[in-house]
Amino acid sequence: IDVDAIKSLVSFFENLSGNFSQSVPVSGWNQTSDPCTSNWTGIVCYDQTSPSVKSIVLKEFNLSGTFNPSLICNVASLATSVAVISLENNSLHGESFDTIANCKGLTHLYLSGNKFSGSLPDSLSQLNNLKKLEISDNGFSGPLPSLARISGLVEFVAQNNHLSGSIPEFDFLNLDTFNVSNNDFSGPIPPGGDRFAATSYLGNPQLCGVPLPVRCETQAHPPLVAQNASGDSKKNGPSTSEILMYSGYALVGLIVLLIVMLKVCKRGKKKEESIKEIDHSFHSKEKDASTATYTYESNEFKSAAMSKSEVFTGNSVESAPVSSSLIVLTSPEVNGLKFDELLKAPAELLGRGKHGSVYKVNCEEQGMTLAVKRIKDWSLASNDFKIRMKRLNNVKHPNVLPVVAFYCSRQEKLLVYEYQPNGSLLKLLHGMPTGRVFDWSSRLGVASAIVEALAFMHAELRADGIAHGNLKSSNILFNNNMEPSISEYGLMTINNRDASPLNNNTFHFNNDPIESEFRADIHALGVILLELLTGKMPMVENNGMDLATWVVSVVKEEWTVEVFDRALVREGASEERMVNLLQIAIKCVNRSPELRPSINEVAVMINNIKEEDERSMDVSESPFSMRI
Ligand SMILES: Nc1ncnc2c1ncn2[C@@H]1O[C@H](COP(=O)(O)OP(=O)(O)OP(=O)(O)O)[C@@H](O)[C@H]1O
Repeated sequence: IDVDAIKSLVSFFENLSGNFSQSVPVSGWNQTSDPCTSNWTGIVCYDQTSPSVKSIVLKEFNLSGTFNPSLICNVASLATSVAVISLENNSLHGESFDTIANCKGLTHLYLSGNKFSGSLPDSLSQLNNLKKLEISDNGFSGPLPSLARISGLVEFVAQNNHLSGSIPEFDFLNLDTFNVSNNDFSGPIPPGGDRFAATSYLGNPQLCGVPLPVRCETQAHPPLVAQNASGDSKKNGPSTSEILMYSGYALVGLIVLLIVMLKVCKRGKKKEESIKEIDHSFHSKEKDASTATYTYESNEFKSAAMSKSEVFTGNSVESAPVSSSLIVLTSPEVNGLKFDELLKAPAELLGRGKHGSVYKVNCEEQGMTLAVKRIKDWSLASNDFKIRMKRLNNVKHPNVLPVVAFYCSRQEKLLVYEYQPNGSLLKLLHGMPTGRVFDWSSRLGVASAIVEALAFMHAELRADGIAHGNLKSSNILFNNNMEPSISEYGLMTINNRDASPLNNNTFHFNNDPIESEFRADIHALGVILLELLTGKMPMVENNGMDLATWVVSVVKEEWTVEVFDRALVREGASEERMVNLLQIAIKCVNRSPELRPSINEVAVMINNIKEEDERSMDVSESPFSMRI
């Protein structure tokens, strides 16, 4: 790191800590060391061989000085490299940070829980790469800049400030998290804002519109004084016309209140009567589960009946013909199963993913346990959806979980799978009951099975341009015999894909979006191989880095053995073969898609390792055995 950048970083820290007026428990942050190679507290660098600062994370350090972004953003090398500034929960102050706009590489800015005041600079809206902006619990005031210009913004939280004016139009469809509650915003909630629950807006007395219970007046209030020709209405009390107008308002208010109460009562009644009920707030509840009044996470023991009503009570179901059949693809057992029979069967939430929720449904009549995924915001039109389902149904591999049936109306799309009783690879690796061992040869067996299956699917579906699109360890499921299969192949179109930082591996390949998707599958496969080798989660605790970046940085430092799961090392798994698998994984997660190996190359390399492994071990041991 160049000397100027180090000097600036040290001044930046001096400002934060009030010129060292308080002692902060940090190491580094002096001009005689290097932030990347000397491990300064809170600094994360991209790559230790050509270092540049990626993140500055100094949250909860009791810092009470000032935040002066110019010391970072006016230094060219830092302005382009710094992606994360995280200073939340200190006592920092500062009024103007216009220069933040020069930090073009910024993706995450966390300033919540400080004592900032003044207005937010307009230049914030020039941070084109910003994904998350958290400024809640401060004293910010004035209007919001037009953040809708930032197309990749997925999170904006600004509750508990004194922000005022109208809420500007946001690209609400793109936002996952949004909260402006407890401010002084006024006027109507902009279109699309009802994607979020009322809790995102409460505490702004002059705000109106859905989802708040306060309706917006369509006409502006007539100026009260002008109503009175003599102009002395204030002194002499209200005139007759004012009294009439006030009574009018009161009457309208009363009627609105009555209508709302009536609706609430009706809704409660209907819910009891039938599970085929409309729940207008369903989508926002699912969207904002953390603030919803009831969620499965917070109420594990909710009855099965409640489960059903939550699964199938979207507006959509009302208009769907309740007795219509599912389109059955593969399993003759589910033939004839009706949509309403699915409704009646006991259901239990298995989990919520980015693209919808999955429920375990017991169909007694068919004697089957199914997993039903209710897809949210599917971007394919119904017809294309059906065509794709039928195409996928023609391509079978024993290690790819088929969709046994699906339901598709304009508003509702359900995918039905056989329930896989042994959970996912994610759970197996990261949620193992103590005492159980997921040993090396089992892991190699899983790797080999999924690579073979993926190679087969890629070969069959390349001409159709259908890659997996959402490969990850939670989509590798185990059946009764602990055989793994890939779930959800081809069901996430490009538009449905996750826009998280983890997916920055999808850089377009030669401007060919379809080839990019196939190459993204290779990256995703590499991450799964890394999970198998390290036992770590894909977005891990490693200094905020994702797994691939962390492994690559550790290996570059020649501490390769450090990356392996301790359980594998303890078991005495061959270091040579683990290193070989690691090298394959690292090739797969190469940031340049064109440098990643093809799926067939990966399959050959992994099979070689597997063959070597089998030669060296007792042949009687089953490759998927789980030792207790
Ligand atoms: N057929 C199945 N049998 C058993 N469990 C399943 C089945 N399908 C999905 N699950 C489990 O249900 C949970 C939710 O699945 P889901 O696919 O919605 O989550 P995800 O993979 O994390 O996210 P997404 O696929 O939406 O990006 C996961 O724990 C998954 O392993």
